[in-house]
Amino acid sequence: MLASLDSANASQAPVTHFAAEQRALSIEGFSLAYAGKPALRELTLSVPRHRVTAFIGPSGCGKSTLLRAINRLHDLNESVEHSGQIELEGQDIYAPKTNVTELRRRVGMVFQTPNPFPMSIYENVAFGLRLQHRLPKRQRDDIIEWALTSAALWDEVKDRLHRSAWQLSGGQQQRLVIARTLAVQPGVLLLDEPASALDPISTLKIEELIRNLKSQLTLILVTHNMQQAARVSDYTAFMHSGELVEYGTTDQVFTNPRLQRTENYITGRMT
Ligand SMILES: Nc1ncnc2c1ncn2[C@@H]1O[C@H](COP(=O)(O)OP(=O)(O)OP(=O)(O)O)[C@@H](O)[C@H]1O
Repeated sequence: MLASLDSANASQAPVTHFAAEQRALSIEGFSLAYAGKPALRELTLSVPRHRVTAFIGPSGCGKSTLLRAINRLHDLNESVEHSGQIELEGQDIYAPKTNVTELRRRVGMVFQTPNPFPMSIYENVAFGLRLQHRLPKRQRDDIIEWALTSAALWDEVKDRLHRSAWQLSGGQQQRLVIARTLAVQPGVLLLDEPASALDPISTLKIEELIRNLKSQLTLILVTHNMQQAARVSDYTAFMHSGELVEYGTTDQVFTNPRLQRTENYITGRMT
């Protein structure tokens, strides 16, 4: 059990940390500014392993900025300054000795718009694998089948693996991108509004996939869709103006929010 948050009660101060052995990610006093303008302010929370944690909050509150910070995607932006710590499995991801390529293998990221590469379905999934190892074809094929199966796409594409990925529907392309990410066996998957460009049926497939994937890895989902957060996540963090306002089990945050600001947001009175 994830006792620390599960047992949090409404009269206590919000609990934002899990026991050390339960944490995949630990964020400690993390702040980030673009050209001196703060986007994240002293965030402190931890994210439990093998659970889905949703980051919700109004547009501009810093959700995507936080995901990008976890993957060090701000590294090339010279206007960005940050302080505080983000630890992945106990290791500071901003430590000088961190291998950023290896970090991005361990922390996969999927964006709002599906972005398959202009190559075949097979080559899309093989892409990261080829960068990493020279695997015998048989072994590579097995991993590709496993990744496509894990992304709930294998049955739909197994007879056309060498066709262009761009021939797939938007929902299939997004599952292909997830398969491509899974192929290199990350421990954490960051999903930045992964279904917001998709039709309702494709959205439900992505949601089912997210629920199923937590047996394999830790997931963080950014979404504007409150029903989606309620349907798929175990924990929910509500952010506003770069701050963490409330964090708890999804059930608690949605049915018994501690703070009026959270309630206003989840009931649509604050956008
Ligand atoms: N590359 C950038 N350069 C400068 N400012 C940025 C940059 N990216 C984001 N910001 C600013 O940082 C703040 C947080 O933006 P961010 O995109 O993280 O919010 P968000 O919660 O993900 O929003 P949305 O839900 O609309 O995607 C906003 O004020 C935004 O304008």
